Amino acid sequence: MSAQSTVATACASIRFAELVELLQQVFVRHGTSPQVAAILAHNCASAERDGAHSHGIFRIPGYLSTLASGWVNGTAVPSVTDVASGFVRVDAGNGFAQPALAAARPLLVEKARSAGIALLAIHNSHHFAALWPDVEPFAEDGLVALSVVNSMTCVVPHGADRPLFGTNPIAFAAPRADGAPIVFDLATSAMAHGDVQIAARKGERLPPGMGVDSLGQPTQDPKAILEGGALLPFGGHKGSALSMMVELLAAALTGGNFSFEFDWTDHPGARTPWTGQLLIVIDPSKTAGQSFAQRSQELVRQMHAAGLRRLPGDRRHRTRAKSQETGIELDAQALRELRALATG
Ligand SMILES: NC(=O)C1=CN([C@@H]2O[C@H](COP(=O)(O)OP(=O)(O)OC[C@H]3O[C@@H](n4cnc5c(N)ncnc54)[C@H](OP(=O)(O)O)[C@@H]3O)[C@@H](O)[C@H]2O)C=CC1
Ligand SMILES: O=C(O)C1=NCCCC1
Repeated sequence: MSAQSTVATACASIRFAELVELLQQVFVRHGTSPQVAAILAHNCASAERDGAHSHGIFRIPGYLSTLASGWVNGTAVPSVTDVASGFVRVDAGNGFAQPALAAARPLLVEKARSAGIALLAIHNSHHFAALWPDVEPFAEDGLVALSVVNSMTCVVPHGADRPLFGTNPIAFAAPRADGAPIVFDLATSAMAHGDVQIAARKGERLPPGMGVDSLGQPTQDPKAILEGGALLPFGGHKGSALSMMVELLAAALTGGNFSFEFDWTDHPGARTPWTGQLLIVIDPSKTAGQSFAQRSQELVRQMHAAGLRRLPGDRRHRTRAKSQETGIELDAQALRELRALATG
């Protein structure tokens, strides 16, 4: 898909199931196994359906150029190890992180339900997607889930002179009694790298405080950030500390690469960070007292009573509901290009 395809032209609409099928064909056509394709297609279509555009079909050219470069193994079969009572490890085999999570999920849930808590450490993996699809399904099953993943060097730690951290997101999901699970998913950088790329393509300026240029000077030009510059952590030293924590949990603890430890320059076209991911899953029915879902519902009620109009996840769920009603709106040219990729 060309860069121009993100500039709005005519709109087309597609049903979720049809988009999943189309993306599945695209992935298989470009070198993944059908199993990997099914998982990536569902993930990518879900992001598009929910309006998480920085990690929807915008990412397809990056997936495909990465596969073509030989950087990632699109047919990898993850290897799951039952390490201890509350500890599961997966070697993703230089494949994508989502199939590794899918392979380990049954054992992880079994352990969380029996011990009350379980940890999943994925290494040798590539995560190129939004993180909320990894945690939300646990909360839909009544569990609490927290996940972190590190990416690639493009963020200057607070007080440092050069980029070191990745954009390193943190996602959290918890069930509540009446309504969709409470979910948030945020980069620990001031902005996700994908959103900087989208702004650059649209020729938009960024708000102040997002990043610096190649000389370390503050800039609102997304191209200056992408071409030799860097992003900043959100919230100064606080976001920087969280990003450091993500490096420790997602890489040091799992056996994955730090964001600065891999070098894809010999793989032109490679875009996916080759790092690690950590998930912690808790069964809240093991906690004492009132039901957790009732307590989280009470928290939401009090937040609304305090004047809050938007919970994290509300915008996604509104967009999801609209997509389910009218279909997912895509740029018509982008859809034509996807169809061509599925066959050509
Ligand atoms: N794989 C990887 O290595 C990486 C992936 N990413 C992904 O990029 C995506 C975007 O990250 P980021 O730009 O930080 O996300 P945003 O800043 O857009 O949103 C972060 C969270 O805050 C919520 N939110 C946003 N605005 C408000 C508001 N005004 N009131 C209440 N809640 C709000 C969002 O909910 P809602 O969704 O409903 O708007 C979301 O849960 C994430 O999905 C992340 O996982 C980022 C970095 C690296
Ligand atoms: O948007 C981001 O930041 C990233 N998304 C996918 C993986 C690389 C970083």
